[in-house]
Amino acid sequence: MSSSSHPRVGFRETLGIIKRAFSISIRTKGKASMLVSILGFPAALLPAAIALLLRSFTDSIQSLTQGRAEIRQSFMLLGLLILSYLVQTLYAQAQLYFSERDTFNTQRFIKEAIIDCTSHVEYKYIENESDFREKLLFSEQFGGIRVAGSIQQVILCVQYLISFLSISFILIEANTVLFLILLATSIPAVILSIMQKDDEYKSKTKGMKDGAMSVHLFYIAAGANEHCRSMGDLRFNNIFPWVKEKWKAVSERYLREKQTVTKKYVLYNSIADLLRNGVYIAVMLIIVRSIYADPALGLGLFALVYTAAGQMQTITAKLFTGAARFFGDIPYMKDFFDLQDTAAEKLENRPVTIDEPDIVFENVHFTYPNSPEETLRGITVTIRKGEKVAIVGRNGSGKSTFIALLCGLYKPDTGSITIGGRNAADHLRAIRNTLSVVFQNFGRYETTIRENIAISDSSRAASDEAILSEARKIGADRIISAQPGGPDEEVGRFSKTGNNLSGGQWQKIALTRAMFRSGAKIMILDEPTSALDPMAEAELYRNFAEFTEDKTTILISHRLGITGIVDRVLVFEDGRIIEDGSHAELMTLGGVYKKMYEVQLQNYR
Ligand SMILES: Nc1ncnc2c1ncn2[C@@H]1O[C@H](COP(=O)(O)OP(=O)(O)OP(=O)(O)O)[C@@H](O)[C@H]1O
Repeated sequence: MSSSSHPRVGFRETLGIIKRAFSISIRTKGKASMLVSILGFPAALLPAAIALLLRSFTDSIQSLTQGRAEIRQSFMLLGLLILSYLVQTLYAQAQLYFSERDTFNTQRFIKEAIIDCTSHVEYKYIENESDFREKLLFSEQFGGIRVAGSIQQVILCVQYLISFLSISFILIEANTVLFLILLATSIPAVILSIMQKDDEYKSKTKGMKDGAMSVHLFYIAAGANEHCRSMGDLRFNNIFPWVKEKWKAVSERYLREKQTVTKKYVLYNSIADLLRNGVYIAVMLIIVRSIYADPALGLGLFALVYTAAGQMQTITAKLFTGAARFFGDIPYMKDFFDLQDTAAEKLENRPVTIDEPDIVFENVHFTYPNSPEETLRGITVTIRKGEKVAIVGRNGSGKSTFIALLCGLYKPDTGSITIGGRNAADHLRAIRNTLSVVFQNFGRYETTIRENIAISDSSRAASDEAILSEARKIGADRIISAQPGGPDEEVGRFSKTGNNLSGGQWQKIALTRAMFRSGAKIMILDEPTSALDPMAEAELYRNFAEFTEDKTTILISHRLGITGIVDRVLVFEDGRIIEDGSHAELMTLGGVYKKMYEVQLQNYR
């Protein structure tokens, strides 16, 4: 993936990128749109035809005034001219209509490609890989559009080429020297356009991080997406001015970088335009002089050169800038494909069933990508089938990291993790089928309560009874029955009635969702009571056995009340397990756990 410097893409790689882009682009473009584009090839001859018709029409009018021609011929030519203009206009409208449809398809393709990428890539890219999210945004804004539009860009270039050749032919016939002058004076504009594309890419990639940061800060300030939850924080801690200032500073820096290129090329392009217009006027003067010297050339020649020279300048610019744009787009396309090629998780096709899900960590060391220090420093532990284990420890001691490795989100640097004798890294699908997890940052889905719960297991019928029997175990049934629509009540910010749940209610729904997964034999709960009130927490503890059934259960909690009802407590410190035993054993041991427990007890008293 390219970053701030302009990547040099080799010839073979360029061909590969073009081939890939075309195949996507053809799929993105609908059949009707493709037909319209192909009709553009004959339509590309219209500018030349119009120039020729104009010449004949002007000549016929001139002859008419001199009494040398019939009026019928002039009418016929006028009719043909009107028809040509009509076809040209209709074609332009059809192109506009289909280009809107293409834009919609393109947007859909890009968004799908990004979703596929984020759902398949190795998890480390999502959380840790530097710039990954910025690159996603960059590709969404620039790369995808170029990939999806690549075939259209080439079709346009071929159309311009047809127009260019036909107009050139007419002009050479009329006056070769004038043609050469027109062609030569188009060259500066072409060179400028190639340079501009190159500079634009450099400036855009250089500003990629600022661009992403500016969107991020704006979303925070505007309360978009999940940021709506921190609006209170923003207001009461007076954070709005800070976010606004930061957003302004970053977006101004981003804009300044972009404007440097724009300013430079506005100046250059104005000079190139002045040159082109000067030459155009000179060409017209030359042709007027020739007709004045030799009236037999006819006024039609003036009409022809007037039209064709203008067309020639426009089409030459379009042709060469179009071609320059296509080749200038290759680095953007490469970035898009690099993203699509980011290493994906390796999921087995036929996951085995894990019957005896003993969990074994053997001397596991782990360092987060780009982190200078190890987070887990030699974890060795066995959790037997059906055991209920609580993990406790200070903030940052490695508890969630332990869970992330157990879930196969990361691979250990050294050591091994097995579940039911299967290596976690090689059996991701089997392990995911075996686990049911409630993460600290659980999802809140904008749909009905029923779907929020049943989404975790499509193989299970989402009947009222199935939903309620799981919900009952942690008291979520009361949330459901309090809704006007029962389980079919839509919840969330976007729901019809704006009926949103509280943080604790959402947490209960997330817990019910985890229980709804029928095949899961291991349940992992990361801070499952963080948003629950004391009564709800006590209810969960009371129903713990029913709630977790015979499933192996691993539970992270800072509230040590839970440790009394589990079989075993693991105490983490600085990436190691420093104490391991039942609540009673650890209290007798008199170590870190006892200290933590007593501090908490004292606070309650
Ligand atoms: N995605 C990440 N990339 C880099 N470092 C990380 C990442 N996640 C956590 N860390 C670091 O790893 C260490 C352990 O974090 P972890 O989240 O496992 O701790 P924890 O015990 O669960 O903490 P808490 O009780 O606060 O939830 C911390 O120092 C943290 O900064």
